[in-house]
Amino acid sequence: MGSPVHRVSLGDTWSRQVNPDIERERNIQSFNVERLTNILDGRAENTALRRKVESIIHSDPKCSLKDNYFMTQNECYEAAIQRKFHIQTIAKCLGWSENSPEFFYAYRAVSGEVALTIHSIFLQALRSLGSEEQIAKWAPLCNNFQIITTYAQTELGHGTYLQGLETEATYDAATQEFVVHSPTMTATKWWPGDLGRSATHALVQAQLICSGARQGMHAFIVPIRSLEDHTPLPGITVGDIGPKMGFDCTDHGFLRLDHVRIPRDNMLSRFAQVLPDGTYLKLGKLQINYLSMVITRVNLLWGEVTPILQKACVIAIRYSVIRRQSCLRPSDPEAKVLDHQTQQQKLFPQLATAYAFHFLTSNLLEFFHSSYDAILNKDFSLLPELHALSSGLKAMASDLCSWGTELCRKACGGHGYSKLSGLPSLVARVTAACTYEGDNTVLYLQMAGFLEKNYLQAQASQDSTSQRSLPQSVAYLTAADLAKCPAQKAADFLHPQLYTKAWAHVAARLIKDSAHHLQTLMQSGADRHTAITSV
Ligand SMILES: CCCCCCCCCC(=O)SCCNC(=O)CCNC(=O)[C@H](O)C(C)(C)COP(=O)(O)OP(=O)(O)OC[C@H]1O[C@@H](n2cnc3c(N)ncnc32)[C@H](O)[C@@H]1OP(=O)(O)O
Repeated sequence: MGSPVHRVSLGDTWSRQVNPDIERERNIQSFNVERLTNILDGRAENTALRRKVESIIHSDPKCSLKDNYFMTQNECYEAAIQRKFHIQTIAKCLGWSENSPEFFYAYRAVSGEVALTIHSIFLQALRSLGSEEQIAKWAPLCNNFQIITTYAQTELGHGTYLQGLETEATYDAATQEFVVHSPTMTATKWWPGDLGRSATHALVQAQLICSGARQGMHAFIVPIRSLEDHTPLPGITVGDIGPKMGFDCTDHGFLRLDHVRIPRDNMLSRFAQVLPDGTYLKLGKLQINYLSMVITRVNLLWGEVTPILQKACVIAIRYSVIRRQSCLRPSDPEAKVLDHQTQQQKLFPQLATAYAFHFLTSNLLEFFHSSYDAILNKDFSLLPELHALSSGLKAMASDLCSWGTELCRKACGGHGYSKLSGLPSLVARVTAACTYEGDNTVLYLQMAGFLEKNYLQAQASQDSTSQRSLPQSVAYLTAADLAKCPAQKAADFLHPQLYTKAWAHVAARLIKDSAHHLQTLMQSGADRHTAITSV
C-alpha cells in the first residue's frame, strides 16, 4: 500500500537521533529513573521481560503499525487479524503461555491494535460463569482458535439496562434444548466486537424462560457461523455495523436469532442451571451473571484506560520539550513550550493523574484477585464491594483519562490534530471507555448506592452493640470525625498519611450530606428513584 505523502522513516538519519532538548531534560532528572521504571513494572524482572518482548515486537516488520493511519476500516481489520496470529506464532515459538505477561507486553507494544479481543472476553466469561465440564469442553477450542467467539450482550434497544434485554432463551423440556430468539427488532444484538466478520460462536446473554417463568439474564453458547465455510447458520442473521469513531481493528457486529435451538448443556451453569425436567436452580443473586462485566471493568482500567493517559502525557510532554514558541520576556529567545507556566499547569496534573491511576488500578487488581477465587467458590461476600469499586473506578478513571488525553492533545497545537502524533486515536479510543462496559452515569449511581448503604449501616451499628464490620474500602465511614486538620506544621504536608486522613474526612462528610439529603427528599414524599437521581 503506497502512502500518499513522503513520511519520516527510520531510514532518515535525523529521525534516529535523540533531540538534544530531550537529551538535556533526561540528564537533569532528580530521581533514579530505572528504579521508578521497576516500580511501575512491578519489579525489575518484569522490566527486563517487558523490554525483551518489546524488542522482539518492535523489530518485527509484521508487527509494524507504520501504515495504520493510512488504512481503511477493512485494511485495519485485516492487518489486526494478521498481527494477532503472527503474535500467536511468536508465542508458540517462544513458549509463551495463554494469559502470560509476555502476551500483555506484546499487545501493549502494538498499542492494542490486534483483532479478536472479545474472543478473550468470551474465554473470561466461560471461566467465570461456566462449570468445570463446560470450561474443559470449550476452552481448548478457543485457545487453539478452532472456534472464534464473541460476547453478545448489548442490543439495539438496551445496553446499560440489563433487566431490559429482550433476547429470549426458552427451555423445551421435550427436547432438552433452549430456543434462542430475537423477538423484536430492538432485540438485535448490536456492538459486540469480533461479531461482524470473525466469530463462529457467540456467548449470548438472554432472558431465561423456564418452568413458565422469566428467570433473568443468563449466558448461552450459540454457534452462529459454519466451521466449514464460515457462512451464517440457519436462523442466524449476522454482519458488521460499519465504521465507528475508533477501534477500526475490531469488527463490531449485529446478530439476530430466529428460534435457534441449542443443547441444554450450552447454558453456562456455574451459578445457575436448568435440570432436564425444566427445574431452575440458582446460587447467589441474579447479578452473579454480570460477573464477566466486573472482570472486564477491572482489566480495562489496567490494560486500556490508564495506559492511554500515560501515553498521551509522554507524547505531549516530549513535544513540549522540543517545541519552541513565543518568548517569556521580549528580550528572551523563543522558549520551550514546556517553560510556559500555562503548559505546565495543563500537563503536570495529567502526569500526576496517570501515576495516581497506575497505583489505584494496581490496588484494584490486587483486590480483584483476592476476591475472585472466593466468588468462583460461591462465597459472594466480597462481590458487592468488588462491583461497586469496579463500577465507580471505571466511571471515574475513564472520564478523567478521556478528559486528560484530550487536554494533552490540545496542548500540542496543530500537531495534536495530526493523526501521526498518535493523540487523536488515543482520544477516540479512551472516549469509548466512558460508554462500553456500562455508561458512566449509571455506574456512578451503582457506587453511590453502595456508599449510601454502608453509611446507613455504619450509623445503625453505632447506635447498637453489634459492630458489623464495613467493607475495607469504606472503613473510614466509622472513623472518628476530624475536628480539624491533623497537620501541625508545613512539613506535615509531605506525609501521604495526612492526605489519606483528610480525603477520608472529606469523603465521609460528602457521603453523610448526600445520605441526609436523600432521606430528606424521601421524607418529603419523593420516591427513591427520583430522589437518588436528584441528589
Ligand atoms: C469498543 C467501542 C465501543 C463504543 C461504544 C460501546 C457500546 C456498547 C459496548 C457494550 O455495551 S459492552 C457491554 C456493556 N454493558 C454493561 O456493562 C451493562 C451495564 N449495566 C449493568 O451492569 C447493570 O444493568 C446495572 C449495574 C447498571 C444495574 O444492575 P441491575 O440491572 O441488576 O439493577 P440494580 O441497579 O437494581 O441492581 C440490583 C442489585 O444488584 C447489584 N449489582 C448490579 N450489578 C452487579 C454486579 N455486576 N455484580 C454484583 N452486584 C451487582 C446492585 O448493586 C444492586 O444491589 P442491591 O440490591 O444490594 O442494592
